[in-house]
Amino acid sequence: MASLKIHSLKTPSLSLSSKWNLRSSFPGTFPNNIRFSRSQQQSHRFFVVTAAPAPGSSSKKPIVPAAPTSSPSSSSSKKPTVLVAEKLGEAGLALLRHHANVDCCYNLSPEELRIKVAHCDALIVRSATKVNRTVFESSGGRLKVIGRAGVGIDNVDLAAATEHGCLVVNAPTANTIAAAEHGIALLTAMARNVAQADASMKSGKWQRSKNVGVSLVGKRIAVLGFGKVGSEVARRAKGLGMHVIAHDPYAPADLAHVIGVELVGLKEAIATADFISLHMPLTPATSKMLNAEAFSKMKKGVRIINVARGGVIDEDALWRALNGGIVAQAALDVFSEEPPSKDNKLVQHEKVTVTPHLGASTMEAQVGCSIDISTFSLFPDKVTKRSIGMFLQEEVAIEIAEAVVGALKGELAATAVNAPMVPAEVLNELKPYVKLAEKLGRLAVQLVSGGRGVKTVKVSYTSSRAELDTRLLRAMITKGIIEPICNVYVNLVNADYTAKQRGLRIMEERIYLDGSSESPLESIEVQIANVESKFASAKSSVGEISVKGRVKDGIPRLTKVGSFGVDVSLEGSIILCSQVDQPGMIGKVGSILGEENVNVSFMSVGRIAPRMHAVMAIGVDEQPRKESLKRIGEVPAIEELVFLKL
Ligand SMILES: NC(=O)C1=CN([C@@H]2O[C@H](COP(=O)(O)OP(=O)(O)OC[C@H]3O[C@@H](n4cnc5c(N)ncnc54)[C@H](O)[C@@H]3O)[C@@H](O)[C@H]2O)C=CC1
Ligand SMILES: O=C(O)C(=O)COP(=O)(O)O
Repeated sequence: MASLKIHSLKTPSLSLSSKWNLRSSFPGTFPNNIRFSRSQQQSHRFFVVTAAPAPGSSSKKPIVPAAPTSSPSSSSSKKPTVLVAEKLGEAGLALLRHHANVDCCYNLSPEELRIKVAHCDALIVRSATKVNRTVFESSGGRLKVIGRAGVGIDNVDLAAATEHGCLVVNAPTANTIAAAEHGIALLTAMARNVAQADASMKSGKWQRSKNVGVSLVGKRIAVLGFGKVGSEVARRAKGLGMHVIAHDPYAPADLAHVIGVELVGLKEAIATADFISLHMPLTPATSKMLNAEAFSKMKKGVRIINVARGGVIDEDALWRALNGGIVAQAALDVFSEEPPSKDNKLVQHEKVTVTPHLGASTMEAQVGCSIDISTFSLFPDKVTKRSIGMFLQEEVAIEIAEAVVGALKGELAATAVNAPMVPAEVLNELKPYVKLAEKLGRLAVQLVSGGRGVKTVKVSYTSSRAELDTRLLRAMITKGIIEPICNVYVNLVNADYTAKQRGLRIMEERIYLDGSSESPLESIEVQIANVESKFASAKSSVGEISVKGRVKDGIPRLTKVGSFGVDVSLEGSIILCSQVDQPGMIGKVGSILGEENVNVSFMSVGRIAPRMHAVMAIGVDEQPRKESLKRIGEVPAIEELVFLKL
């Protein structure tokens, strides 16, 4: 008989549940004029999953404390702490307070922020707070969610967040209209010298001829970045009688078509426009996109509006273009450094109209209101589902609080920036497979006893679906494999990064099945190559540890260990025994467990041929004592035995 080794590993669990309804969860919290329009009305809302460690898994920081029960006044010490570092609307704060200890602390210095984050589970910022690598390092692993109460996340170091397993969520829709309206406000104010005339009158002058403006009707405006804000600017510019063109390499042509905008290349956009309005994010690719070369190709007398980010313009080049007569005027809401210095030469330039990053700052965007679109006459025949969503303004504070609380509860976090986003309906369907994936990873790694370390994992997905998004599944297999062997917390955010860091290569393979594609997956198989196993029968014919499972009636099940077919539910814990197949084995093992007061939930025997080698999988509710397992191992036909905690 092979020597008996008993292995037991304590593991965290994955928690998933459906999205909660804010208003019904917190009756009376929100004024009736606040609508949760996106979550209730848009079928295409995206969610991501974050996983919560099980209570008591002390080696990993529990980022998701138990959700409050019925009473919001339950012990504050059990609540997570959310640091709100910039001003946030009251309704958002009220929502946060139901779930967290909320620490509103504005105008923190970088040093103060670093000290504070060590005591916080989540941090909410707007555009003024720089959430750089040192912030994550200072948090000591506690910070698990960054909420950006707005769109642009260029003030958050996403790579550092991902490396630290910190989910970044933003509020991508609530300030769209505000930003678009501010773009139009700057366009019209600049064209008619409103700011200059106002300043001149206030200094006691009456200068009419000096402030003659230009008309907009019939002029060509190039919208660079045809996303949420850009497309709303385009609609409004069309309403002003302008000829609108747009450049955006990733924009959907159908939206441009619906609005009546022509999508053109960058060269054409900047060479032919009378006005250029910027609406792209600040990324390495868009940084200083309007530089000296770009200005040199523009039409003489062009006017520039920037409500996006200061960094998309080379500000020195703009200053020279203004002085050289290429650019007639500029209207800037954003600057590469905010606030800019008092003597900033663009701020002081007489041809430049400036505002202090006011794009998102309307009562409606920040404090919230609802708009009755039946009174809205703008393009009534062309209002798309997307634009309806825009007009129903959800305030930024609610949008971000909802996302942060969701992420902290370990449920579904909306609007993740550094994790794969999966449509809600796809996620619902994948839930049991996500659980299966994690459990198979956890099982497989517990079967490893040595060798050259877990370096290569092959995952085979058998499915009859042509399209299968495996990112969630891969992340959960990675979680299942890494967490039992390393002291790290793995979630959807950092799974790929953590695997790479540890030299773990996950190779994925799709096996196409003919037949009905009703369920997304027929089975998942996880194989670990080049390792020794503490349970030799778990090795397949090619020498890899192999476990396979499927979902039946919504429950994940183990269907194969090595070459042996079994069928056990992946719940509780499992004892795997390899044995010589003979009568009475189930009874013998079952009665030992019964005598030891261990409840058996199921048993399944897989064998190659009658009376040959077989594998018995026994599901148990309680962890058996070492002595109980020893007694099973002493049954003469049992060759090896392993206890696996799921
Ligand atoms: N001034 C303010 O207070 C506010 C500023 N913003 C800024 O406005 C910008 C746009 O915001 P949203 O429309 O909500 O974002 P969005 O993500 O909906 O749209 C951005 C668009 O830019 C496009 N894009 C990316 N790279 C590009 C490139 N190289 N050339 C042309 N287009 C490119 C994308 O395809 C996308 O369609 C962001 O920079 C955001 O931070 C947003 C709200 C308020
Ligand atoms: O949402 C954005 O991208 C903005 O620029 C708005 O910034 P704010 O939240 O007003 O500091």
